[in-house]
Order: sequence, then structure tokens, then C-alpha cells
Amino acid sequence: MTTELRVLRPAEWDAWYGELELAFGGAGEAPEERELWQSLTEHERSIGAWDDGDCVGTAGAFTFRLSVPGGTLVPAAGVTMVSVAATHRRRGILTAMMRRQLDDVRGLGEPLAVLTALEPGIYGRFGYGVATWQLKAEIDTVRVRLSVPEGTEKIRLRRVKPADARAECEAVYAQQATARPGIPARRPGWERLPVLDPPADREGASPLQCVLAERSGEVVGYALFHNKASWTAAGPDGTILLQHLDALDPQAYAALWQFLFGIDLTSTVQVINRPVDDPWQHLVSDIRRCNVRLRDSLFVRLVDLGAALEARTYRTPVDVVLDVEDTFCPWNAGRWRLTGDAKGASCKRTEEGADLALSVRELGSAYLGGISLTALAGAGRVRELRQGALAEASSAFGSDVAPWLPHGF
Ligand SMILES: CC(=O)SCCNC(=O)CCNC(=O)[C@H](O)C(C)(C)COP(=O)(O)OP(=O)(O)OC[C@H]1O[C@@H](n2cnc3c(N)ncnc32)[C@H](O)[C@@H]1OP(=O)(O)O
Repeated sequence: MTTELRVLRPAEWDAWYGELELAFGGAGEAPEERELWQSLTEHERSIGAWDDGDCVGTAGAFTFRLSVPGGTLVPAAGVTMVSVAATHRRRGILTAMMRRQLDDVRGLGEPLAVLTALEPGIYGRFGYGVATWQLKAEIDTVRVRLSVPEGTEKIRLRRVKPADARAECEAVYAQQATARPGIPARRPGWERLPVLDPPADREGASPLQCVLAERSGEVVGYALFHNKASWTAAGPDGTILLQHLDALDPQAYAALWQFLFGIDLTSTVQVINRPVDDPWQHLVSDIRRCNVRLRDSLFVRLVDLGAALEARTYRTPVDVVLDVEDTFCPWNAGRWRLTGDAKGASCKRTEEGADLALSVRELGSAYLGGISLTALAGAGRVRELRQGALAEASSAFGSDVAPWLPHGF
């Protein structure tokens, strides 16, 4: 391969991002969306592949801190903007960029790299495992009823312009970020993402709308949504497209859902990305008419295995020796003794006999507590070498709260 790989120079951003847009289909993004991603690009963490002056490959990384079980925020590279030109595909350019990027992440001392994939088949070979799901639903709000908890009526709802409520929404987001694994703590600038609302992307729906939930004058929740009107011969048949919703207590949460269910002229709430254990599923009268389905979301790669496994806590006590395969980052390969509980953990190299054999990809999947080692063992991807070790480790890695990534990047 004669292609040159190098760090992005700020003046090259247009050519670099233009190549990414082409590889993503060529329609391009709305100007306001492009401008936001340009402002968020970390040039020193972005790689371009160049062939005779033409950009033929892109890969970036954001400096994130990701919430993990136990509530710690762990440094993580948020891998993004990955593309290879159609003229240069399947010659190893992606592989070369992933090699360079993971070496850089290791050099920076970040224990984790994370991403969302346009196609889930791409990143397993580089040691990424799917770690969270996003729940989607289409709720028939004509037939499905909500039962809300006592005190919901005390929540006041106030409609505001989304751009005017950025600070309030961000404060609610920040308060719940460490309560659920998988949520990135947002750096300044990212608060613009949830309220980004390019008219070109609305497909006939209303501009983004925002409702704040208040208790005694204090903001305790918000919902951001579009309303897409539709009419049939029988009457109105509109859809609410829920973009974001956060709430700090069950009453604020229920009040926001009650509001969304009750909007006149609509008969469906379309849920685009919620956690798998989202409580609304326990407020509805008929879950079957909510048409729930799952999609893969965040992929996790342990870059510094020892540091990553020490950074989280474990739901139940664990003491196991893991025999780990990692062909792409061989510094992680070999045996590690993991001991830990709900207070903390230690993960050190060992010569002791192994209890479980697995690859770094399975550890990435299990890391946030949303995918069980037992399920992976059922697929033959984790091997139990000491009886009882699988149940012990699987229970310890689990999380009471399902991990979730609230927004793409
Ligand atoms: C985090 C993000 O940004 S996700 C966005 C990813 N980007 C896209 O999907 C945009 C459209 N696609 C592309 O730009 C390119 O086809 C890429 C980036 C997916 C692949 O780039 P390439 O340079 O062709 O990949 P490369 O030649 O290094 O292939 C490495 C391996 O991945 C495999 N591979 C590449 N693309 C895919 C895919 N879409 N699905 C499954 N396997 C794939 C190759 O077959 C190869 O396998 P091998 O190691 O067994 O031989």
C-alpha cells in the first residue's frame, strides 16, 4: 500500500470530511450539522489516508469519559468518522487506520475505545464487542393506556424553545450520566447535539419541540420531540417522534410520557433510542402494541485490559483467572487474575491456571454489564475451565441498570 497515513491538518478538514460524506452515500449533511461536527473534530486525534494529494480514508476520535458500572467516568476514545473511498476499498486502509488509532489510544493511556458501527460486521476483527442495545418502539397511543404513579399531577410541564433550554436539559443529562453505564459525560460544545434540528432532516415533521418538567420551579426532566402530522379519510393519525427524554424522578418521568401519549391529533409515539430497561414499559397497559425491538448500539474495545477491568466495580465478589486472546492488540493477551466486588477491583498478570478462556471482544461485550458471559458461553465464545467460574464471573460483570448510549457520535 503506497497510501500515506497522517494526522489531519485543520486546513484539510473540508477535503477530509467531504470524503467521509461521499463514503456515507454522498448526499452530504445539512450545513448546521457539518458545522457542528467541524467544531467538535479533534484534529490531533484525526487520521487521514492520502493518495497523491487525494483524501481516500478518514478516522477520528473524541476524548470521552464513559460511565462504567460503579459510576466512575473512564477515559475512552470515541472512534468516529471512519471511511475509505470506494476507489480504495478492501486494500487494508481501514486496518492500517485502526492499527494507528489503537496504538495512539494506548499511548494516551485511555483504557477504552468505543464506537457505533454503520454495519455491525466491521469491527469485531479489531477487538470491539457489542456492549449495549438501543430499544426502539412504535406505541399505539390510541389503544395503549398509561398508569402513572401518585404525585405525577404535581409536575408542571412548560413548553420552551429547544435552543433556550439547552442549559437546563444539559444539567439534567449530567445528573443522570453516572447512574447508567455507557453514557458519555459531555464536554462543552456537545450540548448542541441534542437540539440540532436541520430542516432538511425533518422529512415533513415539525421543528424540534421541547417540554420541561418542573417541580416547585426546578427543572427535573425534559422531552425533545418532533410532531409529524398525518391525515387519513377517518381523521387525524399523527406521530410523535421522541428524540430525547431524561427525568430525575419517577413522577417527572411519568408526566413527560403522559404528555407525549396525550398530544391531540396523534395516535403513535415512535421511540427511536431508549435503554432496554426503560421504565415506560412498566407503565403501559399493553406492551405488545408497543412493537418493541432492539438494535446494536455501543461497541467497546478494551485497549488497556488491566486498567479497564480495574476501573469498574463488580456486582458480586469475583476471583477468576482469565485467559485472554487478543491478536490485534497483543499487549493484552495472556492470563489475568481479576479480583473484585462492589467496592473496587484488581486485575494483574498471573501465571496461575486459567478459569475462563475468551477473547478481548467478549470482554468488551460484557464490560458494561449488559451482555452476560453466560450467554456468550452459550454461543461457544467463552470457555469455562474451572467449574463454577462462569456463573461467578457472569454474575459479577452484570449491571442492575442496563447500559445505554443516549446519542450517536
Ligand atoms: C465508527 C464509524 O465511523 S462506522 C462507519 C464505517 N464506515 C462505513 O461503513 C462507510 C462505508 N464503508 C467504508 O468506508 C469502507 O468500506 C470500510 C471503512 C467499512 C472498510 O474499509 P476498507 O479499507 O475496505 O477495509 P479493509 O480493506 O482494511 O478491510 C479489513 C477487513 O474488514 C472487512 N470489511 C471491510 N468492510 C466490511 C464491512 N462493511 N462488513 C464486513 N466486513 C468488512 C474486509 O473484508 C477485511 O476482512 P479481512 O481482514 O478478513 O480480509
